[in-house]
Amino acid sequence: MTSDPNIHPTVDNAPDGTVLTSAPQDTAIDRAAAAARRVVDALLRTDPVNANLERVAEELDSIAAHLEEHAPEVEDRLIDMWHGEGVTRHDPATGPENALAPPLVLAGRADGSVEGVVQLTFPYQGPPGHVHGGVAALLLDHTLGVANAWAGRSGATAQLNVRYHRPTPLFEPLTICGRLVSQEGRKINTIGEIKTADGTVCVSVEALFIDKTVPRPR
Ligand SMILES: CCCCC/C=C\C/C=C\C/C=C\C/C=C\CCCC(=O)SCCNC(=O)CCNC(=O)[C@H](O)C(C)(C)COP(=O)(O)OP(=O)(O)OC[C@H]1O[C@@H](n2cnc3c(N)ncnc32)[C@H](O)[C@@H]1OP(=O)(O)O
Repeated sequence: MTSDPNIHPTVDNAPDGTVLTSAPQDTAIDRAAAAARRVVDALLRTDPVNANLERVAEELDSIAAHLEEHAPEVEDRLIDMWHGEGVTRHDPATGPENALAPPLVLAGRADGSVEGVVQLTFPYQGPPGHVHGGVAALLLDHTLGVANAWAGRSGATAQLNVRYHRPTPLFEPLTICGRLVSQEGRKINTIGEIKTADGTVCVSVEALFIDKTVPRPR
């Protein structure tokens, strides 16, 4: 992000390679979310017979209870979440504070596109050894939203047309990219792709966004 939180980085005011999402930091919340991510992954990897899962369940229950005890009312938490850099810290695609997010880190390119590389594991599985189609759509929808912001626009997804060309592999670096291609009034057309390291396109999307100001909770 740019140093001034009031200026949203766009291709016109920020350099090639500007990171547009919140890369994980060495803070307790980011480290806790990263640990939770590892737990979700490890629960799917572990041998369910040999691991001492009774104890694991007890310990995880106790951690969840502790976090819940310290949770403010939802309305208050929402205001806090959407404050300042909060916009990019909680979403399920790039949010470092969200254990469901891989998290994908996206950077803006001088050609107007945004791009990030991510490697997905068992929690994101659909077909055996491959990425769930809904997860691919989620990551692309969000990437396109960030591409719109990099182009100086924003909007709600009105249509997301997803084409699955071939199964998207788990455990391999995937490049996810997007770019705004045209706009007419409030209508914004944005495209994106997921590719493997050798350039093979696994998923492509074409989306229509409608510019609409969604007020932040306050
Ligand atoms: C989303 C805000 C996020 C906040 C971002 C803040 C800062 C940016 C910073 C960083 C960026 C970071 C993250 C952003 C990343 C990802 C974003 C994810 C986006 C989402 O995940 S978002 C959730 C899923 N999304 C919805 O939950 C939408 C539900 N829906 C609605 O809220 C309305 O439905 C809406 C708003 C779509 C339209 O409603 P509306 O009342 O404003 O507009 P209206 O209906 O008048 O249409 C005006 C003209 O668009 C045409 N039109 C409308 N809809 C169409 C459609 N579906 N197909 C074809 N044409 C359509 C009409 O035909 C008319 O065309 P014409 O003018 O030619 O007659």
